[in-house]
Amino acid sequence: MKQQSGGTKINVKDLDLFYGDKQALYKVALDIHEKEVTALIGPSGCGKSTFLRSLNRMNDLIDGVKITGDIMIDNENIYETNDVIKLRTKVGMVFQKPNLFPMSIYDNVAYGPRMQGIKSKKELNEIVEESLRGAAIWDEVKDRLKTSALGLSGGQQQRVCIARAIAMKPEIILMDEPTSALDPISTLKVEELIANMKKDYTIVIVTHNMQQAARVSDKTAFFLNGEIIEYDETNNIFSMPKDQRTEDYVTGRFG
Ligand SMILES: Nc1ncnc2c1ncn2[C@@H]1O[C@H](COP(=O)(O)OP(=O)(O)OP(=O)(O)O)[C@@H](O)[C@H]1O
Repeated sequence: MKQQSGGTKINVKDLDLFYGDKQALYKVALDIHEKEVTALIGPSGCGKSTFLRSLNRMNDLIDGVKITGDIMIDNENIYETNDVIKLRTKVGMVFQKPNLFPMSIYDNVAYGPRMQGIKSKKELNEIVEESLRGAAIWDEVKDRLKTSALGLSGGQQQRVCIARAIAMKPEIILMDEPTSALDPISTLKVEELIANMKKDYTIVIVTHNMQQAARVSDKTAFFLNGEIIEYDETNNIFSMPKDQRTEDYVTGRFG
């Protein structure tokens, strides 16, 4: 059941995460609100990606990872479900570098729905068009859907990656530095897209780019050494942070 906009979508409590003996997250607690963009910022190695990957259990794929604490999505503990495929359908992901398959644009976007068993050409056509429109790339690719996706520019490829995520009909989309490999114009396009997407999705984005966090997000969490130091409305984090360490980071004194 979908919750009201602004309600808690993801509730994290007491999250500790270890890679072998090395602890990467310490008692992380966070409420992520539905249909908002939440940015995760902080210096390199502070645990942002680790935290992001915990939200759809991508860390399960890494040997020696131990996780304690609770992550509830729509009031269900995601570490208590056996259906990780369903979880990853609900919680999609877009990576730092576009990672399209060496196949056509159409086949890239139709890949997930086909894996889910959708065979009807009409239905697949609809999903592909809807997803590419949702990722603001339809007009640029509609006449070349059957050509290789790898022939697109990096910025176009990243929007096709977003379309591929949308095609799975997720409720939450995790983005790990989605524009770090893009030029400024493509970055702006992806940022506009993110701002538009939040009417339909709950978005969590890791970014090193402070202006980007300020431009696209509603809430911002500042991570340092595996802990959340401060979490608030993005405006407050950037204009009147409560913690000196947040202020030092957002004003560029370290990181
Ligand atoms: N697969 C792994 N195995 C062991 N240690 C890891 C692994 N992935 C991350 N770490 C360690 O966990 C800590 C947090 O890393 P993480 O990648 O989450 O930080 P980050 O804030 O996302 O950094 P960056 O901004 O550089 O991407 C770091 O000390 C890192 O070396």
